[in-house]
Amino acid sequence: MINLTHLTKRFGATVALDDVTFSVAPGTIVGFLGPNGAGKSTCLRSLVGLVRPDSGEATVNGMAYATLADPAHVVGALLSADSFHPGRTGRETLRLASITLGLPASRVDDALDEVGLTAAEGRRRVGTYSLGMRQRLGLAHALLGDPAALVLDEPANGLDPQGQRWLAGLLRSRAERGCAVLLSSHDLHEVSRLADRVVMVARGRVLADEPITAASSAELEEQYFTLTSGADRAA
Ligand SMILES: Nc1ncnc2c1ncn2[C@@H]1O[C@H](COP(=O)(O)OP(=O)(O)OP(=O)(O)O)[C@@H](O)[C@H]1O
Repeated sequence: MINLTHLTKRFGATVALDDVTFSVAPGTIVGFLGPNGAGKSTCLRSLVGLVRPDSGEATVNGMAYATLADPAHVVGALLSADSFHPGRTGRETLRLASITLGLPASRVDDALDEVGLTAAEGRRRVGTYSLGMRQRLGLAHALLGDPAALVLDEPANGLDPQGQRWLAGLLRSRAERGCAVLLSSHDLHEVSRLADRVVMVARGRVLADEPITAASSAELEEQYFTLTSGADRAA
């Protein structure tokens, strides 16, 4: 279970998060929508200890990231596909992470397999990867510990339509196995197709938190523009 409770964060004069509260139950996919600078990444980063909130809490399974004894089994994150060293191969990248996280080497092949990177692709340097391949590697990294929760910042970015369909299947199967999935996106159609719930934010505040039904899916775009109108880009 992912919980954000009265989360507030300022960067100097900028209020990035203003009393944000919502949760992601096990077995559900929540789409996190909002204009540029709305505070989505700050929320996601607070869940993996990269942002320290001024007040409030960001927890997974009731614990703040820094207090988790075995974080890789609790939460996996994809925050940027560009964070891997370009000179290492995909396989080396995952192997290093698996050692750091105390995971068996076999998880590397499992994770590469799950994200559809072949053995030959795993032997290539990350610097030669396409954006879609880097996204897949980032997902493999997030999945290494077979975590109870996934926190994904625009995971479909750079994936072609086949890749997007594949990602939807992967996240759905993870959710069916009980994973709580929180993913930010700028693609309203992707979120309406993929998510069980949607949380909309603008200027650091939650504007909507509701289930996606067949009816609400058709109206998502209109609702988004209505709710976020006036909340001009803050970034
Ligand atoms: N480290 C930082 N230092 C200063 N300001 C920051 C920092 N991180 C985020 N901000 C500011 O906090 C606000 C929220 O940013 P955030 O990246 O969380 O938004 P976002 O919804 O993820 O945007 P995008 O859709 O463009 O990725 C923005 O005004 C941003 O400029």
